Formats: sequence, C-alpha cells, structure tokens
Amino acid sequence: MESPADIAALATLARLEATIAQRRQADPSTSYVAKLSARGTPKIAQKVGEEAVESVIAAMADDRAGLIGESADLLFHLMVLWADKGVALADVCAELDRREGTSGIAEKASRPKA
Ligand SMILES: N=c1c2ncn([C@@H]3O[C@H](COP(=O)(O)OP(=O)(O)OP(=O)(O)O)[C@@H](O)[C@H]3O)c2ncn1[C@@H]1O[C@H](COP(=O)(O)O)[C@@H](O)[C@H]1O
Repeated sequence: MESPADIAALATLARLEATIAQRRQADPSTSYVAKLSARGTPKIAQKVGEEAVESVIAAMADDRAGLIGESADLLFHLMVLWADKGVALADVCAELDRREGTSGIAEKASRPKA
C-alpha cells in the first residue's frame, strides 16, 4: 500500500512528463525543453550522462543536498530523453513491475551462459 508521500512523488513525475510533452512544441527561445529537444538525441543523451556523473560525484563526496539536486537534474533530463524516444513513464514503471519480486542475484544467475 502506497503512502500519501509515495502517491505525491509519482504525481510529481507524471506532471513533469506532461509538462515536458507540452514544452517540446514550445518556442526554443523561452523553453529549455524545446531548445534541448531541438538539438536532438545525441545532445539530450549527453546531458543525461553528465547529470549521472554529477550525481555520482555528489554521492562520493557525501553531499546529500548536492545528490538531491543532481538527481533531480538527472531524472528531468532522462525524462526529456524518454519523450524524445517515445518512452512513457508508464512503460518504465511496467518494466519495474515486471521485475518486482525477482532478486537481481537470481535473475543474473538464470541468464544463459555466453
Ligand atoms: N525540471 C526542470 C529542470 N531541471 C533542470 N533544468 C534546466 O536544465 C539546464 C541544465 O543546465 P546546464 O548548465 O547543465 O545546461 P546548459 O548550459 O544548457 O547545457 P550545455 O549546452 O552547456 O551542455 C538548466 O537550464 C536548468 O534550468 C530544468 N528545466 C526545466 N525543468 C522543468 O521543465 C519545465 C519546462 O521548462 P521549460 O521548457 O524551460 O519551460 C519547467 O517548468 C520545470 O518543471
């Protein structure tokens, strides 16, 4: 059973997804989403990589506030990348649901040997 905080967090992601979809069509001179989207998949993907590295650096520095800020940047840019590639938040949640209850250790052990 999800807590009210869990429901609010999911609603935040759903609202951001809708905002990104809407802002992709906006004027790139007034919208970062539109400007970044117009630069194409390689630039969006580069930003995701940069924000992931910045998140790791903040974690390794024990910088909790930095980790929260960089994680927000990472999630935002990842969601811009999903929009660019036609992936929905629900698609990613469905994949997480599919994995629920399967230990990562057991899953890895069940992979066919190369
Ligand atoms: N959550 C965010 C968000 N997080 C970070 N950013 C922007 O992401 C950018 C990242 O900064 P960087 O210095 O890394 O990027 P940069 O200098 O443009 O990149 P480079 O070309 O130098 O690589 C900054 O401009 C941040 O303001 C965001 N921009 C927008 N949103 C959300 O998207 C909505 C729509 O935004 P617009 O499309 O700008 O209206 C906003 O209302 C917010 O809800």
